[in-house]
Amino acid sequence: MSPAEPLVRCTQAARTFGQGRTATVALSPTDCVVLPGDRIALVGPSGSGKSTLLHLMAGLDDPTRGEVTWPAIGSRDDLRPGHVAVVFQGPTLLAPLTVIENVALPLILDGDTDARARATAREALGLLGLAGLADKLPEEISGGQAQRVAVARALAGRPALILADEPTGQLDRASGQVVTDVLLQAADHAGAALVISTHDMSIAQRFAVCWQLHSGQLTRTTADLSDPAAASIEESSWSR
Ligand SMILES: Nc1ncnc2c1ncn2[C@@H]1O[C@H](COP(=O)(O)OP(=O)(O)OP(=O)(O)O)[C@@H](O)[C@H]1O
Repeated sequence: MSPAEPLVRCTQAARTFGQGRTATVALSPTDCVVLPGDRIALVGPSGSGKSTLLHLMAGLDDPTRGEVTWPAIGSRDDLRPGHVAVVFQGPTLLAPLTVIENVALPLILDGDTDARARATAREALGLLGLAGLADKLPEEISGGQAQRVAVARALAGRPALILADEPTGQLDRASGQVVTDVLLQAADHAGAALVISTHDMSIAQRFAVCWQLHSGQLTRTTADLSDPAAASIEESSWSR
């Protein structure tokens, strides 16, 4: 993987759901890149296209126009847990599996031996202060802990890019800040780029760069979001 190249690049990437008069333009043609080490908050009202953009960048969905590429990684078929990891909103742990089995599963599916996957999973849980939960079932831990386990699962593969889709959406404000702390620290530790979508401006403010979506239109700001008047839109740097 070449560190100098973008991890993901959207080139006039657009996504429409449905056809004809009932079609919904979820994302208008969008140019953006994520570079190694980037810290990006993706904000916008409900239905503005945040999940759509993240799913395209994760290779979970295809654009209906334009293209999404992963120049530093390869083709979409090359995407592995060690490249791009996705953290979703809400409960995503598999109920019959213990915490450590949940974290180890993507590694095993990617070809790791059970023993190696467990060792890596234990390390990831330890990093997030969750070692004590390893043998618990998802029903035995809190929502905030489950979200941190989901972060551990995403990070266990040492991804170059973490895409987190409203990972704090179902948490109270304090737990949301803790999960954000964990994501930022874990991204630092792994040397990963992090893109997080959120409705919470107190979370968005902690990121160096903010992408704003309105009705599928992306703009990029870097100013202090607590002062909307000071927000500067840097159209010229969209495609970097
Ligand atoms: N599978 C789908 N089929 C039809 N329409 C969809 C589908 N997925 C998303 N949409 C529509 O696309 C638009 C963007 O949705 P998206 O989920 O990307 O928004 P969002 O900003 O992530 O919203 P939220 O903050 O509520 O999660 C919305 O109008 C939504 O209804």
